[in-house]
Amino acid sequence: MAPSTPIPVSIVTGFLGSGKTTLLNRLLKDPSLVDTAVIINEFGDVGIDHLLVEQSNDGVIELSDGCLCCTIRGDLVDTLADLIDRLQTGRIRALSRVIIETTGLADPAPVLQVIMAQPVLSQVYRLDGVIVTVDAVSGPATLDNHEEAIKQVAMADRIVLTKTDLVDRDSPEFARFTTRLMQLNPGAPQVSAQDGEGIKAELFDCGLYDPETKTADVSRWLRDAAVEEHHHHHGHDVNRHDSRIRAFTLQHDQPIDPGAFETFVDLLRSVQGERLLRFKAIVCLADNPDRPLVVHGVQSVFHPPARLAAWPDEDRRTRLVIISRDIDENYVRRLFDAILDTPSVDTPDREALENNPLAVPGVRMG
Ligand SMILES: Nc1nc2c(ncn2[C@@H]2O[C@H](COP(=O)(O)OP(=O)(O)OP(=O)(O)O)[C@@H](O)[C@H]2O)c(=O)[nH]1
Repeated sequence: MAPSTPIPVSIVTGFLGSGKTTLLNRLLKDPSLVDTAVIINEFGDVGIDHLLVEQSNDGVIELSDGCLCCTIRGDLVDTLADLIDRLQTGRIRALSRVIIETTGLADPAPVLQVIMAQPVLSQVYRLDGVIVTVDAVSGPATLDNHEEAIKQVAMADRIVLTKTDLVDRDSPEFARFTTRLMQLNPGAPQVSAQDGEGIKAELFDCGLYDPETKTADVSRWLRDAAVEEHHHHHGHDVNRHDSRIRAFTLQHDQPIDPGAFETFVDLLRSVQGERLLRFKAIVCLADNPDRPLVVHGVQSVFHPPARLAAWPDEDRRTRLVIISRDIDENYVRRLFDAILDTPSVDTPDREALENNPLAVPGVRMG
């Protein structure tokens, strides 16, 4: 039998040496995280404090043979399934949360996809959020030199600045760095690892489900207001890698035909595939406008769409947040307009699109 409420899974990502393990060790001292299982991938060293491993005994699982998210992807699935098995057979007392620490060079996307799209796992677990650690000292250079570090930042729901004790937080360099992070990911709040007690509340429960109220907290999850506010704030001197990343929102006031929306999502994922870093949406569909559809995808893998029981507040607009790499935002906007049959210059209508999806100007092949 599955647990009655899905178990939240947080993914901690961040470049080599950026402070993932240090952050985890601090977080896990919080008494409310006692029934947390940590899935960690370390070569050799035990990264998590020894004390903690002893305390939690069965609750901490370390994988030690290969990269968590690529070479041993099957093992992550097995490990998550095994945790549930242990819970059900009483070999672990409780399981209130899972934290997966990825290796520093890892692409977080496959890990997210495991949680979202493995049919069995996606019923038992829910993705809470992706937390990325960025080093305030070497972070700027890391972003300049490593595109995977940029991708980790762009995909995150929360950004943790580490080693802020080693920099002057009032300096222009620090301000430039935090601005750069905001431009890469305007929807992700930034917190400093130095900020102490409050940090846990900032980092967890950023998923759609609010355990306090047992309802959906759409604006906390979608963060569309923040993305909208900072849209187009890329400075002139942005690094060319940074400029590949775009975060933007789409909105629509009227209920949308379910088939049209499906076509839109299908086209986006099939044509843009891995360039679609995150896709989050709450959608008012014409067949049942009172029960919004929630859609969440990472690259071409999407969580099975779910209907909320009701809209959480008066705002019943369809809202989408897209974080993309190398996708022309205007292409997506034109596609959305075409699908909704909103007239727009030089854009084929929906029927034409369904016959020939490549008819949208600006589409890139390959
Ligand atoms: N001064 C300071 N040092 C820190 C902070 N966070 C981490 N460190 C140090 O930075 C080094 C790397 O930290 P880790 O937590 O091991 O980083 P990691 O991301 O887990 O490293 P990998 O697993 O190797 O990718 C360690 O020596 C930490 O003590 C911080 O906030 N301030």
